[in-house]
Amino acid sequence: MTTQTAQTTTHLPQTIEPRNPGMDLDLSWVRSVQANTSAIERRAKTLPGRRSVKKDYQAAWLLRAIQCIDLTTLSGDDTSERVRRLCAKARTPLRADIAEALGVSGIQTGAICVYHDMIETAVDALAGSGIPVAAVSTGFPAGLSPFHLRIAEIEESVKAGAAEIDIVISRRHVLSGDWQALYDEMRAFRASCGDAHVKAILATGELGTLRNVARASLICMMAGADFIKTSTGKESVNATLPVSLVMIRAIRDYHERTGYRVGYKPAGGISKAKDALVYLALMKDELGDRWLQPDLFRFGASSLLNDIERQLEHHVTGAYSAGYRHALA
Ligand SMILES: O=C[C@H](O)COP(=O)(O)O
Repeated sequence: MTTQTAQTTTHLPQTIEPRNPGMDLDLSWVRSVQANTSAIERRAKTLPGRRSVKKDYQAAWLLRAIQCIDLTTLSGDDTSERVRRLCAKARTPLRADIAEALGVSGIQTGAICVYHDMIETAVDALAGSGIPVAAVSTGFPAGLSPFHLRIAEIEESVKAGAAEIDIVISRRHVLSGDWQALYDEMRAFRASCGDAHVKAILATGELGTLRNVARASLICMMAGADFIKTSTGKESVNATLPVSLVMIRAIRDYHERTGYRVGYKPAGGISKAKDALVYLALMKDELGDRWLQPDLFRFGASSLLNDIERQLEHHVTGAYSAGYRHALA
């Protein structure tokens, strides 16, 4: 592989979507939501085998996947050292020789995602990079701490420098069909975030049905969520394709009715490059190219980047086509 294309960069256009302002809770809309489980599961089964991501373009799609990763560490044994190493990886996610062989520069991950205590370390380590710090708040992952403490946690995280807050909803509101309580909770979380963007984690593996997933998605968007996110990564079932189809279609529905674009973040257990390609193709199919930008799409993932880097290494050392650059246009 030569370095003929070394000037090519993959900086993204600086399009920042206006925040979703939310709207009054429309219960008739929420109650009319149906989810045809068997049709969704049939459709989800066809996704991994689809051919729209051609081999020549895979490198471009994987580069885009990197730009959409919320590079995450959410472990009880997190240390400043670990967070600093992760931030260095977020700034330079590809080994220099791989980036050079691909002819790209300036690639960065979408964000870093950490617990509250690690925000200041991450902000410091990312200074000047433009990479935002996302913090999980509101008693992550169960979201069962006293309400006023969850609100205070959001406010502390914003004060510490988090530009994005990943909140967890109270699953019991969904399981008991108390949509007003879910709306009020999300509205309060949203208000506490101030200027920070807010991602609503539904913990879909604990919501029981796909219809509940669809309804919770809509309510969080009505209450002003900028993103809806599948999972904390700590549930026994995390991001899946059927759940993603349901949430993505809820985003489409919300956009058609209100004109506001809400982002999507599948999270938990996404660790293979080929899975990332399936998710990107799904976003393109269902929502179009606009949702393939990091202000509207993120992977919540701790180990996906390692596999993508391995695949790109294989790509530049194996059969190669310069066709990848066209897919970045
Ligand atoms: O939000 C992100 C998830 O916690 C990451 O989950 P993962 O470690 O399975 O990639």
